[in-house]
Amino acid sequence: MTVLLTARQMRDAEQAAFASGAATGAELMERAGEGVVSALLNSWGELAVVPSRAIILCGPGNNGGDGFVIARLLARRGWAVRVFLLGQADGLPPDARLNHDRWCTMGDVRRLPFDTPPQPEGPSGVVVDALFGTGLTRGLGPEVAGVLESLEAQGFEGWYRVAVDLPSGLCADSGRRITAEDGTTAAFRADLTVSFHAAKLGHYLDEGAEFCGALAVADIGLSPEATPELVRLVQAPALPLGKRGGHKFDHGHALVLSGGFGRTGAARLAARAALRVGAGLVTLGVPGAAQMEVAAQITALMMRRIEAADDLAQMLEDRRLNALCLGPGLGADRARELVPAALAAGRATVLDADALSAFSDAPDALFSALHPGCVLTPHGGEFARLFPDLSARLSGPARRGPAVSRVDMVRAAAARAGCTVLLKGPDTVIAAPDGDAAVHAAVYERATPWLATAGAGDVLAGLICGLMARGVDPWRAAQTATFLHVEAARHHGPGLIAEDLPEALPAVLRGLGA
Ligand SMILES: NC(=O)C1=CN([C@@H]2O[C@H](COP(=O)(O)OP(=O)(O)OC[C@H]3O[C@@H](n4cnc5c(N)ncnc54)[C@H](O)[C@@H]3O)[C@@H](O)[C@H]2O)[C@@H](O)CC1
Ligand SMILES: Nc1ncnc2c1ncn2[C@@H]1O[C@H](COP(=O)(O)OP(=O)(O)O)[C@@H](O)[C@H]1O
Ligand SMILES: [K+]
Repeated sequence: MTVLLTARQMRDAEQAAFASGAATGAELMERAGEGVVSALLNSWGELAVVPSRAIILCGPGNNGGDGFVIARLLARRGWAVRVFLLGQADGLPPDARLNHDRWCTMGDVRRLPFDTPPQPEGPSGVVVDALFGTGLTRGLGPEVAGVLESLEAQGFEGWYRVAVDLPSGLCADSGRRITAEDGTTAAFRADLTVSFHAAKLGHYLDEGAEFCGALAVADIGLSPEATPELVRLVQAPALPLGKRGGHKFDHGHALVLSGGFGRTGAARLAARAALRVGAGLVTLGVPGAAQMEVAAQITALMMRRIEAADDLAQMLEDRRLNALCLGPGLGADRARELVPAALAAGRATVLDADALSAFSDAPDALFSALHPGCVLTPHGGEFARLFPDLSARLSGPARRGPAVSRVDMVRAAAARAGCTVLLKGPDTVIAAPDGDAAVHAAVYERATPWLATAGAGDVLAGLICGLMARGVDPWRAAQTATFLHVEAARHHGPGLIAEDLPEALPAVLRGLGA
């Protein structure tokens, strides 16, 4: 299991190592510096062959201490290294001071802000940001912002930018830039970020990946900590996705409620995804006026007329209908009519799109009807309509580090709703009412910007519904569906439209051994 840590959890892991005698601070700092050097040599092979140049910006804490280790290790490899320190050596914490003093036997330390900004002095090299890491408590003030700006102004064409642990200015817990007192939000923009022990939430959430560039995590010999608050990074599903015999009814029967005439496409997309992901049967619940339209478009999918809440309640007397999806293209009036009847039936239920927005005037009425078998799949706008107070905490400036994160807010939303909540985006966050949380990141090597296409969300809702029809619980269904959704987008590649996603699933499932 890959976990994402907060700054506090990282400090706890470090303290546990000190307390058990497993490592000292100086040993961890040495390994951190070694980790950065080997990651940058691995990333850019030419730097491993011929000694190059480095400009290293060290901050007033232990992130700066890592910078002094890196300076020493690169200088030993024959690199030309220039080191700059923000603040006074006297103010450095003990391990950073030790490494400062060791570096001072090999080279000098100039002060920050620059008296004169350094010139590239060569066609290639590395600028290392060791200003702030997990200890960032406030935004980069004009002094540090000015340092970053003057480096940018020099161009440094052909040079690589490496952030130690985190790009300075970025919050470890939220991936948001911290806003300074003057309202600015400066941050180092890296090509490579090298973190230690485990990735932090901020590497994946919000603006994190954009500022980190690429991400490497160096092992510094800390043991994994198992605490209940840990957030996992969603990876390939552990559950068996293949069908192992049985009748079609053994694989569940999903019901997707469609909107009216001219608005049935979204529900058809969701239904097709539910069928492709392995639900035994999938039926579309369609109002009379749209039946001709739907009938002309479907083959393996089935259709039943559902006009009003009574029709739905009657249909759900058939216990074999075990998973529902409401929202895609449903329309607000139809959502207000059908959602209460659907929730009263107590089936595994996905609520998306209109099934969420229709309750923006009375979210509490929706929350009181939800049950643990439900999954809500809002995008940012729908989340703001149902949870305006939580959304506002994310949209305002983050003035202190660590800042409130999408994980904090989705956890709060899941607790309020009493069911699984999945907030969509390149950094999808999934939380369960008991506080479990997971991040699914379509960033770095799994980036799929072409998923930002109309109807992609409808397919995701259908995938969750189909998996729940197969008996997967809401928490695992939400994670597995999100993973399959992005894998389908990766398999297809650019040019993707929502219709392509269900069609890419067979290859994805085969690739996962289904
Ligand atoms: N926790 C661990 O297990 C390890 C930590 N290491 C390094 O230690 C770092 C954390 O060290 P620290 O806790 O000392 O924190 P940092 O070095 O990130 O920064 C803390 C210092 O910066 C000051 N500060 C914070 N925000 C500021 C701002 N906007 N402007 C000016 N000053 C600001 C603080 O007052 C404090 O003096 C990690 O990011 C990592 O690089 C590594 O050496 C390896 C092991
Ligand atoms: N830049 C992106 N990278 C990866 N996934 C994305 C990106 N933008 C959107 N997505 C995903 O695409 C889907 C879009 O859903 P949604 O916003 O509901 O759109 P729609 O209502 O048109 O279906 C979500 O699953 C979301 O996580
Ligand atoms: K840094």
